[in-house]
Amino acid sequence: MEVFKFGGASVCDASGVRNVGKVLKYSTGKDILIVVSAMGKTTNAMEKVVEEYLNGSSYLTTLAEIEFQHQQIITELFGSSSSTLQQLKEKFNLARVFLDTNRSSNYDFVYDQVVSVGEFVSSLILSRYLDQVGISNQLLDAREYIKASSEYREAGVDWALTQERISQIEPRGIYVTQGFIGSESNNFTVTLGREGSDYSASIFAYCLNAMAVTVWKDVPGVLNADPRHFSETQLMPLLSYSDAIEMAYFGASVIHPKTIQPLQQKKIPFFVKSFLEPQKAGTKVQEEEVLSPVETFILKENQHLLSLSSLDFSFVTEEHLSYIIARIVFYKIKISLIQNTAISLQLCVGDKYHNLALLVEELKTKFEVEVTSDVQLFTVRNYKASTLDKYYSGRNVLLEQMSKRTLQLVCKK
Ligand SMILES: Nc1ncnc2c1ncn2[C@@H]1O[C@H](COP(=O)(O)OP(=O)(O)O)[C@@H](O)[C@H]1O
Ligand SMILES: N[C@@H](CC(=O)OP(=O)(O)O)C(=O)O
Repeated sequence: MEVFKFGGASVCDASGVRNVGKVLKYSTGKDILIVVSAMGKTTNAMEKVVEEYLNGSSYLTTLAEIEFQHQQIITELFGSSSSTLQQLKEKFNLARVFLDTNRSSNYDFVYDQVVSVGEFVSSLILSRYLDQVGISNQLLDAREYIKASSEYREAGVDWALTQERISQIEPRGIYVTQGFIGSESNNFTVTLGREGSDYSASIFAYCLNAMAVTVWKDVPGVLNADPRHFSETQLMPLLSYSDAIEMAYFGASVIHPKTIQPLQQKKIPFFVKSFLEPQKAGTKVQEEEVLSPVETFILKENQHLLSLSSLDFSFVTEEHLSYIIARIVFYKIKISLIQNTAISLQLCVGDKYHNLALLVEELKTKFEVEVTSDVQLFTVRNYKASTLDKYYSGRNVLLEQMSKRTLQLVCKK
């Protein structure tokens, strides 16, 4: 089997859904499990529903707007008397009933039960559309296959149970399932972290021993820089797993950071291709190292620079470091760069869960703490020592770090 993943950008409207049919025509005869994300920016819109619900404002209007957008796509694809409209209504009604009867104020739990509707309706629409164009397929509920911990919004995969479930899938034909979601031991829905559908594709591929995974994107493949921020970019036709995992870790959002590891374990080739030019080769990520590595630029936005120093000019010791790291882990803050001197520690961090203020308050009881927010981490892989100046030019650099292959600059925007 092969695994294909179509993200929100590829199925943002009716023509996007039709295009998936066209992409599949290049793979006629293959057995494929398709993982699909919510359409366009649906997940952001569903997040708004959760916010409104939990802060007591009227969420029903926002939910109805999201339902209406999907109704329009269904009507465009199948006509106004399609039975898919009824199925759509049922999915949204389930969300309404949940919100109406729910008594939990646990944000993360409510989030996962509600936001996942986006993936349920996109997979329903895609599956029905493929049927309509003669690509017969089976729609699977990913929650029956991906079993995970109950850490809502960032659930950890239970690999043994997931393997057992996915092994039951007959490796023949075409399947459509949801990215981003799974279920915990009580069968409540969990999500695997924002942009987690690439990771879902990788989980299915690992457990199916798939021959390959292809993620279909709005770019020709992995480029040496994000085209949203850099004007001259270059396609990287071949990448090693280690290059890809480093790029994803440093912030190249074209690949979700958790995607590569399971594939590397089973040496499953990973392709990033354009859903607009499906005939083109795109990027292949493989085991073998790639010679003549290209200069690569990666920007990680929404970072914070934490500068800690001892209150009494004493050393920042290993005991201090272990305490600080433990508190960072507790608050689910992600470190993207770390640097220390005898009496200070600098950390560039991401604060997805908005816990930084709590951490800083705690650390201030033991250290002097300075926070600079709204910084970006600029990483250059395979930098050229002869042209270092150009990387610094126009940047307000607060902290720098250099290894043999990688230059990193924390910059104030
Ligand atoms: N090095 C890179 N190469 C290609 N695209 C990149 C890179 N870094 C960031 N991107 C961004 O990744 C986007 C595609 O990934 P993503 O938005 O996650 O797709 P989807 O959600 O549809 O799966 C591109 O539109 C591009 O702006
Ligand atoms: N819909 C989810 C999961 C996902 O991976 O989406 P996308 O493939 O569009 O990045 C999100 O937006 O986070």
